[in-house]
Amino acid sequence: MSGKYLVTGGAGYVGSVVAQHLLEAGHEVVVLDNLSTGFREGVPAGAAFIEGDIRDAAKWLDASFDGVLHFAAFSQVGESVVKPEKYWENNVGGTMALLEAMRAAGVRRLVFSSTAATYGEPDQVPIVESAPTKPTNPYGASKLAVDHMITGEAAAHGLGAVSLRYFNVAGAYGTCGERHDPESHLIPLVLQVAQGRRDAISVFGDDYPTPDGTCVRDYIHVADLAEAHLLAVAAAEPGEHLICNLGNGNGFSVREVVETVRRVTGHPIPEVVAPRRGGDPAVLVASAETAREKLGWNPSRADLAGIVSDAWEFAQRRAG
Ligand SMILES: NC(=O)c1ccc[n+]([C@@H]2O[C@H](COP(=O)([O-])OP(=O)(O)OC[C@H]3O[C@@H](n4cnc5c(N)ncnc54)[C@H](O)[C@@H]3O)[C@@H](O)[C@H]2O)c1
Ligand SMILES: O=c1ccn([C@@H]2O[C@H](COP(=O)(O)OP(=O)(O)O[C@H]3O[C@H](CO)[C@H](O)[C@H](O)[C@H]3O)[C@@H](O)[C@H]2O)c(=O)[nH]1
Repeated sequence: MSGKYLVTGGAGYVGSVVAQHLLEAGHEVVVLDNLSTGFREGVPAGAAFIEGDIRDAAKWLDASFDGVLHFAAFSQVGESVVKPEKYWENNVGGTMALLEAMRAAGVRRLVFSSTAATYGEPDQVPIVESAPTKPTNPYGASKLAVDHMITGEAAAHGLGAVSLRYFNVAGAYGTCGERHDPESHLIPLVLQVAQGRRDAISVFGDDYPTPDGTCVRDYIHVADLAEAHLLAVAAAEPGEHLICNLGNGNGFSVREVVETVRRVTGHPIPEVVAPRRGGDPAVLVASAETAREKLGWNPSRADLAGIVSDAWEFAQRRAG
């Protein structure tokens, strides 16, 4: 059944891809984004656009909405370590205002972009949702605080919510792709080296307790992630807060990612070893069994070379 959804942060990377999937599934989409890190032209054609802040969501939310997909946040791990207040204010303060607006308007379904960063340095991999949550940076702590807020909102006020804990999102979908400015994520940065826009990729630390000494992450294609959001919106049950990890269960080191980019693009990628980046856990790999079981999610784009190839095509199109 088609519905009407508010997509906060829909001018950003993940939000724009999910908005596009919602439109393709026949839903009505209203994007609310203050363009702090997103781009007006990133909003998919066919979505209505409000340039505004989630703190003012009450101005636009009303009972005509079937639900909210909430992507709007700051999300740079390194920045959050040096400017934690920015993360508490926007991610936690902003979401508190959004939840109040939803409550007042009687909008009862929420899908929230949580993160693997809520777990911190895991005791065991793959990480299951019942693992201890000990974030190693303020970004992860702010997202964990929101997850707690949502649990309370569901229990006390009947919200039906799903938090999706993404691992490392990558790849592109149609005209929507990763475009942070300045870029801070590994794959688009390595692609910038391939394009000659950077001289080398800095490898942040090669003395981690991993096979090649560099950090290991679980890269998930943004289109697989988007499909999980559509399933989550349908699965949200009043009074319940479901938390699901989204990843492929495969870990790739920073060096393996760089090597994959070399193979996919055919360009040599010079590497420079740099100091560790504050707040980085050594290994983050997901168990996504809950998403498979409870949402019926079945990701189909797990191949790292395929993920990099889609990201490369998007980067080349933008550069051209
Ligand atoms: N990209 C990843 O690997 C990753 C991994 C885990 C979780 N996440 C989460 O997914 C979400 C989307 O990430 P992304 O990579 O697309 O980031 P992004 O920066 O591209 O998108 C975030 C969007 O939110 C908007 N925004 C921020 N604060 C706002 C506010 N107060 N009011 C209105 N709009 C606001 C920005 O302008 C931007 O368009 C974030 O919540 C992030 O924490 C991302
Ligand atoms: O120039 C760079 C950039 C990154 N890295 C390394 O590459 C890995 C991936 O870094 P990203 O910045 O691409 O991604 P993060 O793992 O820091 O964070 C992402 O994934 C996390 C969970 O895995 C959270 O979900 C978070 O929201 C999301 O941004 C990290 O070990 C990082 O230190 C480098 O070596 N050089």
